Amino acid sequence: MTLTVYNSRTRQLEPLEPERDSIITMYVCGVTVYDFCHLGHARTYVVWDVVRRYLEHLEYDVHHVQNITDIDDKILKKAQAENVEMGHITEQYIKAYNEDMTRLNILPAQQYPRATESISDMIQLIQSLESLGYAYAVAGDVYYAVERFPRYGNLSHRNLEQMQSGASGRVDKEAKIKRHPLDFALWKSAKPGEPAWDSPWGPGRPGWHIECSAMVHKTLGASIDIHAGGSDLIFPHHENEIAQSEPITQKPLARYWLHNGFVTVDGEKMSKSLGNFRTIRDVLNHYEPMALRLLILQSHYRQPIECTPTALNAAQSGWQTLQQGAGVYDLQELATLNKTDCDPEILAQFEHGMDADFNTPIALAILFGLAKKLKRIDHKQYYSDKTHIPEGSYQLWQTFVYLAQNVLGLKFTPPAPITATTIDEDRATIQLFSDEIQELIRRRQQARQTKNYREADRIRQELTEKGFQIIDQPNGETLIVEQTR
Ligand SMILES: Nc1ncnc2c1ncn2[C@@H]1O[C@H](COP(=O)(O)OP(=O)(O)OP(=O)(O)O)[C@@H](O)[C@H]1O
Ligand SMILES: [Zn+2]
Repeated sequence: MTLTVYNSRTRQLEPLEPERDSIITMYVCGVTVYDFCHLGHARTYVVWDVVRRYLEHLEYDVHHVQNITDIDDKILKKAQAENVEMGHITEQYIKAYNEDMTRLNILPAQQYPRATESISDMIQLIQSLESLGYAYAVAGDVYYAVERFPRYGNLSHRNLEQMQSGASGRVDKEAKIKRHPLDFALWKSAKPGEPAWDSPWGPGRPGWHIECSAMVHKTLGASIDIHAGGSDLIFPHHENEIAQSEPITQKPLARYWLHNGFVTVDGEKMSKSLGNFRTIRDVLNHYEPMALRLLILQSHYRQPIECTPTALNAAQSGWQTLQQGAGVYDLQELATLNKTDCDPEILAQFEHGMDADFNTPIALAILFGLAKKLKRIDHKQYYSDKTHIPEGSYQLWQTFVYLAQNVLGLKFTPPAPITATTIDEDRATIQLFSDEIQELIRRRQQARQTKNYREADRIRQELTEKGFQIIDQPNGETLIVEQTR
């Protein structure tokens, strides 16, 4: 089976056929940096991360670019409210964005172009549109003339009349100067005190939509394979991007337009402006990052999801099941896993699911099936003596860990090890454990000192049953690993 994707432009599932055989160019619309990211952003970027990982699993070389909108009305408003420079706000929230994404194990894009660093590209594009008659300047502002572009509305499957009647009730401050109510700003003249850049139309700043058209061209070229983002971007943002690019390049801006569904709250889009949001960092104070990632991937990316406490709790326990299946103690071994290590039949089932427009719920159902089998293996024994995993199960384990971790980005972590040297020398460490465990550790240490290895082994077994793995290291130290799951 070949990979099929749902293209918003045709509203159909289509086989993904990139322009070049082995390369896929992919542009994802990035965040406007004026606040902490919420669960809607987490969903969007986890979804496109899995798409990228799966394409890489299929051995495409993915050129992934994601912009940063660091000039915008909302940013300016926040900077004014806090009486700081705009750059102060943007740097703060870019840093926060990166921290959140790292915790969610999202692979960084190859490039993060910033709007403020691409102003000259935008000016050039606006000039080209103006010279071809697609744009007009009015007193320092420049607008796009939607009536000039007959395909305007093709992506969102609406025509100008429908859109106009939908918009007719709106009071539009710019209505008097615009030739058509749906014309949108490419360049906005500067208001006093606002950051501004010189341009042929006087000092000002770019509109939001032109930013992505210019940055796609600049980083990936005139026509790309995949353009992605949340479904709120279909109209007007992506519609406008097409209108700004295609008259100039005479090529489709993107061959495939992919959009993810919303994180909703009582059926409404979670958003900063509605005030119904929960930040990623707040959620990660209570749940493991991979539980949130799992929750997102348990629904198909185009469906809406609600991240209720019940759903988050269920995901947390689902994540524990997967962790138990992996039984991870040796991170080094995980790093070397590869698709050639996988069981071919399970791999084929997994790919069959993912090939159907990235059906992660099917992929996860396969992984949960594997986790249930693998949970029965004594992973702790395996850690100290690799022969304990039976031949057949070892490949299941490799398949499971590779698909979960490398393709779905569900990163396994070993339980935090607590190192104790000797009981007497490092009482503070031992005191981290309950009295009962401290007593067992002490008795085992005494047994070893009197060379009563049988008794020492018996106590080790008792500790193992209580969830503590005892590893005597060659240098004489003892590593105590608490089994937290
Ligand atoms: N509730 C949500 N569910 C899914 N994706 C979302 C949600 N909210 C925003 N996104 C997506 O996050 C990406 C970054 O969006 P952006 O920073 O412009 O946020 P936004 O849409 O302005 O957020 P807000 O509506 O909260 O102000 C876009 O692709 C957008 O579609
Ligand atoms: Zn964009």
